[in-house]
Amino acid sequence: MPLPNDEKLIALSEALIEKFQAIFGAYPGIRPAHAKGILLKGEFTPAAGASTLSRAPHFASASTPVTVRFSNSTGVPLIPDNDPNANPRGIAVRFHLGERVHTDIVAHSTDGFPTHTGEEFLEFLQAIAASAPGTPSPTPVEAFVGSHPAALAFVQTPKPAPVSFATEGYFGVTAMEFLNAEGASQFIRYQISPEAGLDHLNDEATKAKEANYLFDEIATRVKSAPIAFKVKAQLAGVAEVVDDATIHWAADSKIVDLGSITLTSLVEDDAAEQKHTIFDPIPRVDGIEPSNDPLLELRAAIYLISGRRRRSA
Ligand code: HEM
Repeated sequence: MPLPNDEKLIALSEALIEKFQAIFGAYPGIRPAHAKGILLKGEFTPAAGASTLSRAPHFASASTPVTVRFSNSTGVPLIPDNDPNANPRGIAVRFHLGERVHTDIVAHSTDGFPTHTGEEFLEFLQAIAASAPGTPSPTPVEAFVGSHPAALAFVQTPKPAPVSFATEGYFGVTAMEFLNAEGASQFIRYQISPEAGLDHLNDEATKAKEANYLFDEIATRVKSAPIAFKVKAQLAGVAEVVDDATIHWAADSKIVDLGSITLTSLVEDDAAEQKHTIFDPIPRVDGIEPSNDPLLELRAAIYLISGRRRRSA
C-alpha cells in the first residue's frame, strides 16, 4: 500500500501518533492504539446476494481465508480487559485474496465516532491529555465535548464490556462505495455481528473479571468450537451523508447479509505476526471504493507509518 505524498496529511498523521504516545506511553514494536490484541484465522463464505452489490472477488469465490485481530482500545499494551477504557473493542479482518493480495475491514464496537476530521480528533486528544485528574472544571475535555455534540454523543454512548470478543458487535463506521458488475454504486457501512448473539457484562460483573479474561476466553473458545460472525452491509439511502463518520444513517436503513466469517484457530507465532501485520482502512480492491470520508485517507497513512515503525523496532 502506498504512503501518500501529501505533506499536511503526513504531518497530521505523525502528530496524532505522537499524541497517542504522550497519553498512553511509547512502546516500540506495539501499536499506539488498540495495542493489546490477538490474532485468529479461518475463512469467509459469501452470502448469495453479496455479489449483486459488489464485484469484489471475495463475494464471488466459494470461500476466502481470513485473519482477524481482536483488540482492546488504547495504546496501553497490558490494559486490563475489565478496564472501562478498554472499550470500544476492535476487530480487523484481512481477506487473503491471493499471494500478497488482500483487502481489510477495520471496525470497532461503538456505532459512531467522536469527530468528523483528523484535525478535530487531534484537538480532542490534546484536550484529553490536558485534563489529568485534579484539573479544575471545566477541564479542556469537558470544554471540547461541550462544544462538539458528536464527541459528547460518542462519549455518552454506553460501552459495556463484552462477555467475549465472540459476543461483541462491531461497526465499520466510515462508509464504503460498493460497485457491482454493471457499475451500479451503493454506499454501505459494515457491521460484523456475532452468531453467538450479543452478550455484555454489567459494571459489577466486569469489575469481578480477571485482567486477561477476554484474551483467555477467546483462546479457549476457538480451541473447543468455531467462532462465527455475520458480515453485513447497512445500505445508505440516496439522501444519506456518506463522508462523515459522526452522522448516523436512518435507524430503519436496510441491512443485508454479505456472508459469514468462521474462525477455527489461533495464529501461530502471534506476537511476530501482530508486529508484522499492518491493517489498511482503505479496501484497495476492485468493487469496493473508499468514500470521501476524510478519516479514511488519514487512517491509512497513520496505520502505515505506525506499522512500518513497529516492524523496524
Ligand atoms: C482520526 C481517527 C483515527 C485515528 C487517529 C486512529 C488511530 C489509530 C492508530 C494510531 C492505530 C494503530 C495502528 C497501527 O499501529 O497499526 C489504530 C488502530 C486501530 N483503529 Fe484507529 N484511528 C482512528 C479511527 C478509527 C475508527 C473510525 C475505527 C473503527 C471504525 C478505528 C479502529 C481501529 C482498530 C480496530 C485498530 C486496530 C487495528 C489492528 O488490529 O491492527 N480507528 N487507530
